[in-house]
Amino acid sequence: MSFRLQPPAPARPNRCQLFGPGSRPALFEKMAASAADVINIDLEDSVAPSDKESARANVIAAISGVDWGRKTLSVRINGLDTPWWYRDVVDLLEQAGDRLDMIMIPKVGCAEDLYAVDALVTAVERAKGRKKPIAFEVIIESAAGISHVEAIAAATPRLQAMSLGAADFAASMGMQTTGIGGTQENYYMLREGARHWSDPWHWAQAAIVAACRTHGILPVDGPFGDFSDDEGFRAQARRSATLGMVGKWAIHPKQVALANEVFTPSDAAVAEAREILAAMEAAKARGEGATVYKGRLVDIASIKQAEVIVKQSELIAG
Ligand SMILES: CC(=O)SCCNC(=O)CCNC(=O)[C@H](O)C(C)(C)COP(=O)(O)OP(=O)(O)OC[C@H]1O[C@@H](n2cnc3c(N)ncnc32)[C@H](O)[C@@H]1OP(=O)(O)O
Ligand SMILES: O=CC(=O)O
Ligand SMILES: [Mg+2]
Repeated sequence: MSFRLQPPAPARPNRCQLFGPGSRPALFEKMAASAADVINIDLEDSVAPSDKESARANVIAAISGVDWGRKTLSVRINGLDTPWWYRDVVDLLEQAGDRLDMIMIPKVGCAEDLYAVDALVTAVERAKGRKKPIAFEVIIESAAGISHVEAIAAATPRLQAMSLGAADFAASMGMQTTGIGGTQENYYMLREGARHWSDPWHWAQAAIVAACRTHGILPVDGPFGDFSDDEGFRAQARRSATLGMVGKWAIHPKQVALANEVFTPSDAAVAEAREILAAMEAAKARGEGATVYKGRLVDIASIKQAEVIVKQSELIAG
């Protein structure tokens, strides 16, 4: 371990981020009533260019007009390659009120993208005397974004979360698929005539988790497009959770319960983690740094592993 300790990520539940288009205000109350920890109202790719202005107005009205409870409330602005993003930022910051917690910046390609948005946000906050600083979350969904992921993670203290956006990422990388996340039919190894499917998202996810953990940011898995495939969603989410991601997007309400299920440590996992902590307390009392639990080694590193699970469960329990 470096002498610089790993900073903790924001201590808030982020198991599921439910998305809905800003152009469908009829969905807002339903989103607010859902069991998602984070709400993402979209101004970007689920909103047609002709609806950008009206969607922005809908969202600004809904931020103070809808009871969002204790959810983290985030709005996805348009990308920096569009004519809409600066007006999204200025109008949201000037008109939306303090209930807005975060803005999500899509298609971030380098740290300077965040510097630019931070400069604009900071100026509006100062001009308006805004009390609560707006947090940022970003989507890594381009070749440039994944190439510069560590610098992006370090770019601004406003940054709280980083998601992998499988759809735009696949397009930017030139991947031969129209599937959004999950198993890709042609990504397999062949052994003795049998196909074994591998995970094309794994390396990008691992890079995101490492960048996030280095800088105290929440790593999140993005969309799984086939909302008819619950088992496919679960399998993708379980891989993400195992890699260290804290949650996953829902692009349909039926995915919320699936994400909450996977990213909430099970009672059995929490009980085992507590038993490991107790076993290590007993070992410490005996002057030992390592001991045997259920026939396997546990040592001081096992305390940190067990604490990850116990802390996750305590955070969710509130
Ligand atoms: C690649 C990316 O960028 S992903 C992020 C951007 N994309 C998005 O935000 C898309 C979010 N999802 C949606 O827009 C919609 O869920 C769609 C288009 C996928 C499907 O919409 P629908 O055809 O209306 O879905 P469906 O008929 O199955 O809806 C079932 C119920 O859930 C509601 N519902 C649908 N989507 C949502 C949502 N995102 N949030 C809350 N409730 C919703 C419907 O209103 C309906 O409610 P009802 O039973 O009271 O009538
Ligand atoms: O924005 C999300 C994506 O998958 O693209
Ligand atoms: Mg995208």
